[in-house]
Amino acid sequence: MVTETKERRMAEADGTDRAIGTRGLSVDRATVRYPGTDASARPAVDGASLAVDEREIVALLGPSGCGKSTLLRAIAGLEPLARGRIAWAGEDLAGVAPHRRGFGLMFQDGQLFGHRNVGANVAYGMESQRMPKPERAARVAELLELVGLPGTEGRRVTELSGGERQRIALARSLAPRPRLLLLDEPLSALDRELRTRLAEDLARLLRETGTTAILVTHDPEEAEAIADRVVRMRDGRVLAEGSAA
Ligand SMILES: Nc1ncnc2c1ncn2[C@@H]1O[C@H](COP(=O)(O)OP(=O)(O)OP(=O)(O)O)[C@@H](O)[C@H]1O
Repeated sequence: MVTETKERRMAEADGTDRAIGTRGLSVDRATVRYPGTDASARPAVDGASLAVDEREIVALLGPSGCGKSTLLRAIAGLEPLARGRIAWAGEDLAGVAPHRRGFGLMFQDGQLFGHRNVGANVAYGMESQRMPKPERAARVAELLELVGLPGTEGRRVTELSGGERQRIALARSLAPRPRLLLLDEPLSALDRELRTRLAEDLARLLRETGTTAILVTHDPEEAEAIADRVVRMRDGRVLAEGSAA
């Protein structure tokens, strides 16, 4: 289709230009190919370009299998690039280990630690930051308040509902003050009603905390409810960009 080709060309030019910036995240023509896949097949991420400004919330929207999660994992440092460049504030992140990037991650199923109580789960990301214990406890309390579950430090995570678990997972990922929060379908496991409510809370929380974030979703309503800008992906590439409104 003529319009699609034109749209793609414009989006790519746009992405490439924006990626030169020295603030926030820039992904410049990134390609990720999973080991063992046919060399002649299209890579999971195929020359994707994307720029996210500081404090901006961007939704990555697209059909199943288009490469959203893979791009997010590459940004986190969990998948190596075959080609291209990912940088934060102009600094190339190639060779920077995932835990040294200062990025937070949150997944669909929360992945809470079953053997830790709520407080210890929220404290987890701060343990490597050598924060004094009282300060850490205060930060845990602050985060639990923020996600609407104050005073639940001592509760077992196995006793939480699905929605409560995702709130705790969000508190845990926000606690170390990540410079970029990567959210992979954080609400997909929840039922419709709860998802709508949590989407509103998530949008408010990210703004209140001034968090820069990328949200992966296949739900256009969720993307618009949470993000400042919606970026579409297809066949491993970033397509047109536009404001959520
Ligand atoms: N570990 C893996 N090894 C090989 N191929 C993979 C692996 N993970 C994903 N893929 C393939 O890479 C492509 C992109 O997958 P990815 O999970 O990034 O897409 P997605 O847009 O996040 O999809 P979904 O919305 O279904 O999660 C798909 O073709 C998928 O089959």
